[in-house]
Amino acid sequence: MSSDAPLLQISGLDVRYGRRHALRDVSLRVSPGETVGVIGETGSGKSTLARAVLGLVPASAGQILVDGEDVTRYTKRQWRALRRRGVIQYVFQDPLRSLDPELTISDSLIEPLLVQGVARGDAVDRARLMLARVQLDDELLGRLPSGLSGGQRQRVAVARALVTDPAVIILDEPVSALDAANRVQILEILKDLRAAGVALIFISHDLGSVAGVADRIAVIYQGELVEDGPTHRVITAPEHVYTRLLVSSAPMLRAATVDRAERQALRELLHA
Ligand SMILES: Nc1ncnc2c1ncn2[C@@H]1O[C@H](COP(=O)(O)OP(=O)(O)OP(=O)(O)O)[C@@H](O)[C@H]1O
Repeated sequence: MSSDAPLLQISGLDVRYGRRHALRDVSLRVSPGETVGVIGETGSGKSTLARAVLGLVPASAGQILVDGEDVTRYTKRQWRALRRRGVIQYVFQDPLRSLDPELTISDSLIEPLLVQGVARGDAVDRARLMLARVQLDDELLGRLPSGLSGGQRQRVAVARALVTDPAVIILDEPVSALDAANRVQILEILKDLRAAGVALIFISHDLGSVAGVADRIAVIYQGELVEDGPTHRVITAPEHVYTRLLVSSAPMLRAATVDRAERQALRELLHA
């Protein structure tokens, strides 16, 4: 396939939990090397989108293509095989969900490579390389996740996502649980990854965190994708009323003072 073909193409995706419609007709494409920020308030369906793309919840309608392969109707076994190939990786908000608490950092990092048949010595070399890439000392390799700080754990989770050289990494609120210093460090690492050509889907409720990293921003509101455009355009000329409210609530982004009256007017429009 040509190099500008999308790595991830979601078309008309619907996801239901029983009778609850969590996502409705969502379409999104991510090209090689692109960072797409997915923004939305709590309960809007952001994590459901991540779960659907990782095969953790089934699509009730629509289509998901990963690197040109239609994975929409994959069986559990096919998903396992796809994950094993390491094409698509993930980092969750809580690093303890991305890391096995009983595995040392070294084992966590080399496990995906051993599964792929990489020789142990080569896997350990690569694990050290990835740890350096997230600015961690390799003296941490022998520790368990419980022996690391929250910020260090999240960097290990990013390193683990990187070891298989994935085409796409989905990051679901990767900095929300971190303090300001660790948040900045992770965001800097994500910028480096983007510069290295890894496609990233960066899910967050915080427009400010995403705006500095993403090439494009997609906005989900009540299970629907209501806006999708280049970051600069979305911030300077938001089209949907919910995006306008988000932007006006983040005054640092537009270097303007908060206009309370405008925010109130937008809220009224949104809930009208
Ligand atoms: N396993 C589930 N069973 C039933 N409903 C669910 C389940 N998981 C999520 N939901 C519902 O689906 C909707 C979307 O949830 P989702 O977790 O995708 O939102 P979110 O935008 O990621 O929220 P948050 O930012 O709080 O994580 C919510 O109304 C939620 O209550």
